[in-house]
Amino acid sequence: MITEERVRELLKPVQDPHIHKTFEETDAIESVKIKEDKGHVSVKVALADPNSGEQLQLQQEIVGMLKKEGATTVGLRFTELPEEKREAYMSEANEEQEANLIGQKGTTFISVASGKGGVGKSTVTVNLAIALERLGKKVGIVDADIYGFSVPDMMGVENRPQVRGEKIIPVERFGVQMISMGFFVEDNSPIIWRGPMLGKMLTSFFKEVEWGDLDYLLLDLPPGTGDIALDVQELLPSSKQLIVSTPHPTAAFVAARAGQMALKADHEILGIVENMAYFESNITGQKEYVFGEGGGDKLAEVLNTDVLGRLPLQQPYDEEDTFAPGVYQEDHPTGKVFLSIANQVIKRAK
Ligand SMILES: Nc1ncnc2c1ncn2[C@@H]1O[C@H](COP(=O)(O)OP(=O)(O)OP(=O)(O)O)[C@@H](O)[C@H]1O
Repeated sequence: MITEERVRELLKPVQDPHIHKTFEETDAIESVKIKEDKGHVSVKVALADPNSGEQLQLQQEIVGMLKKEGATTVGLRFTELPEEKREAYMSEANEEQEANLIGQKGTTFISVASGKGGVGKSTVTVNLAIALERLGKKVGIVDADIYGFSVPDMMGVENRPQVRGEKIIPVERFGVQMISMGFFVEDNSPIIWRGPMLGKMLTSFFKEVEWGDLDYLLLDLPPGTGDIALDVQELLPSSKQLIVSTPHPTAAFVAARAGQMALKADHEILGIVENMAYFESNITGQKEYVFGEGGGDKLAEVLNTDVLGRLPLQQPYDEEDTFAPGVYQEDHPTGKVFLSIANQVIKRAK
């Protein structure tokens, strides 16, 4: 008949399905009891999540192993690992999963969100990415704004990504790697995005795109606080999030909801960027607060963070000031604000 030692030995390499650690590593076997006369073995195992679908498969695996070694019947009970241990293993497993997503550790995910559309989220994503690159960082952008796909246009990108073997090669512009959902949509035709399809597309952006060694991967999120925005927030790896808003108090109020949604989906708020904060007259140099004032500060207060920069209303974009339709030169006043935001992001996103 099988002995207690043999049961413990046999179960050592079995993996906890949620944290990818062996029973030996987590010290999962809580007790083993053998009734020799009846050939009955009962085992108590502690798991990170004992109430999941994977449990059934694990149960079959363990019962099979023990019966093969001579047990007539097997009683198996799953309990939960102690809270502290569980949380430590879970967060380790999450970190590993995220690192694996783009094949390396050390990449910081920065998502850019807004409560409303058209407030300048893509402008901020693109210019912040380029400012980080100007500061010597290796940067990528995922344009996940499924309503807009404006990043390629803004960066003046006309070519499409190449495919090499199983991998997609991102498009490079101004030293920044970029991939857009728009590259994979035929003729700008409308698509009904649902959870599974969104998830598949986003996952392939992390797994199948040859990003190389990135310091930062910026994610341009869909605007708003509706289902799609929430889906994307939840499907993303946990990130540091910038919220873009205009200074109008109502816009800031809506942006606060986007911030709350981000916190719920396990993202950390990095700061606020106030766009179209003021208009500066070329003639008098005077500032006019055409969209109101104070929205960014209020938003920062509600989300317990800071305003990292205020961008003026620029109308129209002057070709001398910008390389591509939406990219500011380094010495342009707005280009300088982006450098300052990038410096703060580097400090905060450690
Ligand atoms: N500070 C600014 N001054 C003038 N125009 C701006 C400013 N910021 C953004 N814009 C213009 O406003 C429009 C919307 O900007 P952008 O696409 O960056 O916003 P968005 O929030 O990403 O929009 P969407 O919700 O469509 O994704 C663009 O045409 C952009 O060039």
